[in-house]
Amino acid sequence: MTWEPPHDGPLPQHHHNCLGCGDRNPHGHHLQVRLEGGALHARHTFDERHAGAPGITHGGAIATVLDDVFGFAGYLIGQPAVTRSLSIDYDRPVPVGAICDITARLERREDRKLFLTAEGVDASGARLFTARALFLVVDLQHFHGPRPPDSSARSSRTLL
Ligand SMILES: CCCCCCCCCC(=O)SCCNC(=O)CCNC(=O)[C@H](O)C(C)(C)COP(=O)(O)OP(=O)(O)OC[C@H]1O[C@@H](n2cnc3c(N)ncnc32)[C@H](O)[C@@H]1OP(=O)(O)O
Repeated sequence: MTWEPPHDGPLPQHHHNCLGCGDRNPHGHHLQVRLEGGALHARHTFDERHAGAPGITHGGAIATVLDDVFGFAGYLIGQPAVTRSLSIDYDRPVPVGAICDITARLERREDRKLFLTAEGVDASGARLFTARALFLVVDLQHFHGPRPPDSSARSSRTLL
C-alpha cells in the first residue's frame, strides 16, 4: 500500500491518552491539530490548570503543546517521529484564558532528521512565542515499551 499525504483538515490524535491531543486524557490539552496549506495549525486556550505565575501560562505547558503540535509532522511524511531537541523563545506572557494560534512547519528533511519551526500568536496577531525542533524518524519498534494498562485506549484511527 502506498502512502498519500493527508488533505487539509483535522488530523487524528496521536492516541487517546496523549498528553497533548488525546481525547481521553483528563490532564491533557485536548489539542485539535489541522493541516492547512502544508502547515500544522492548532488553536488553543490555556486554562487555570496551566498557570505558572498567577494568570500567566506556565512555560512548560507551552512546551508541552508545542512538542505535541510538532509531533503531528509524522502525518506530513507518513512515518512516526520523536523529539530530539526543542528550543523555545518566549516573546510575551501568554494570559490564561486567551486564544493562542499555533502554526508549525516542516522546514526541511535530511534523511531521518526533520527540522521544524513554530510560532504562536494571540487573537490580535501579536507574537507570543517561537520554537525550533529537531525530530527524528523512528520505526514502530521505538514504541514497544511499557504499554498503558487500558488497551481499549487504542483504536485503528490513531497512530499507536
Ligand atoms: C507518531 C507517533 C506518535 C508520536 C507522538 C509525538 C508526541 C509528541 C512528541 C514527543 O513527545 S516525542 C517524546 C519525547 N522524545 C523522546 O522520547 C525521544 C528520546 N530520544 C530517543 O529516543 C533518541 O535519542 C532518538 C530516537 C530521538 C534518536 O536516537 P538515535 O540514536 O536514533 O539518533 P542519534 O542520536 O544518533 O541522532 C541521529 C542524527 O541526528 C543528529 N542529531 C542529534 N541531535 C541533534 C541536534 N540536537 N542537532 C542536530 N543534529 C542532531 C545526530 O548527529 C545524527 O546525525 P547523523 O544521522 O547525520 O549522524
